[in-house]
Amino acid sequence: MFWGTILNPESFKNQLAMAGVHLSDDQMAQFATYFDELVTVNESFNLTAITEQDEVYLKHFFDSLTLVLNVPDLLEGSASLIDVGSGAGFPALPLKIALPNLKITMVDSLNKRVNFLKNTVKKLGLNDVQVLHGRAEDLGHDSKLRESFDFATARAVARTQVLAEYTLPFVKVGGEFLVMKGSAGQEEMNAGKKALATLGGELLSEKTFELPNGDPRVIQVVKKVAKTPKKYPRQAGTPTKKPL
Ligand SMILES: C[S@@+](CC[C@H](N)C(=O)[O-])C[C@H]1O[C@@H](n2cnc3c(N)ncnc32)[C@H](O)[C@@H]1O
Repeated sequence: MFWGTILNPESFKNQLAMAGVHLSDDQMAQFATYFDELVTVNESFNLTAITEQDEVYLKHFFDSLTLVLNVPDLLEGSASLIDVGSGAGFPALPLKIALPNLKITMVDSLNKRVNFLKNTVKKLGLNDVQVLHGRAEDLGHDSKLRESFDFATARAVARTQVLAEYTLPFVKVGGEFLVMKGSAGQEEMNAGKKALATLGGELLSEKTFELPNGDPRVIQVVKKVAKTPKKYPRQAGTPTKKPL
C-alpha cells in the first residue's frame, strides 16, 4: 500500500507498464488531450468534481484501466463493450485509448454529457465508438443493442442490484457484466444475487485490490448464462424504485 501516492502522467505510465499494459507516446498524448478537454469543458458544466491532474490520472484514468489489469479477456481480439452511464467517459474512454481494438458503446441519459463524449471521441481520433443518448431501461429493449455485447460495465451509476437490470439485457449469452466497486462491493453483490439470477447472470469471479493510493476496489465478473426475460429492463425509473 502506498498512502499518499500521486499519479502524474509519468508514474501512471510506469504503474501500468509494471502491470503489463504498455502505452505508446501517442496513447499518452491522447490521455493528455482527454485531460485538457475534461477540465476545460468542466468549467462550463459539471462533468467531474476531480480536476487536479494527479487525481484525474489516478481516480479516473488508472481506476478505469483496473478493468484491463483484472479482466485479461478484454485484451483478446476486438471485443465489444457497452458502458452504461458513461458520464464524462469512465471507464469506456480510457479503455478505448489503451485497447484501440475494443468496440465501445457509451450510453448516458444526459444530453450535455453525450455531446461532450461525441466531441472528445472526435478530438481523440477514435474509431469504432458509438455514443448513445438515452436511458438504459429504454435502450435495453432496442433489438440492435439487446444481447449483442461481449461485455457490459458501469462505474458509479447505481448499486449492483439495480445495475444488473441496466446492464445484463445488453450482454450476449456467454458474455460478461464487469462490476466495478469500492468497499461496499461485496455487500452489494450479496444483495444483488437474486437480481442476477432473474436476469440470467451468475457471479463467476471476484478480485479485491487497492489503487496505488490505497483506496479499496473490487471487480466482479458476472457471466451471462441465460437470456434475460423480455420484460426486463422494466420501465425507466422502476429498477431504482423497486429493485429486483
Ligand atoms: C455519477 S455519474 C458516473 C459517470 C461515470 N461512469 C464515472 O464513473 O465517472 C452517473 C452517470 O450515469 C448516468 N445515468 C444514471 N442513470 C442512468 C440510466 N438509467 N441510463 C443511462 N444513464 C444513466 C447519469 O446521467 C450520469 O452521467
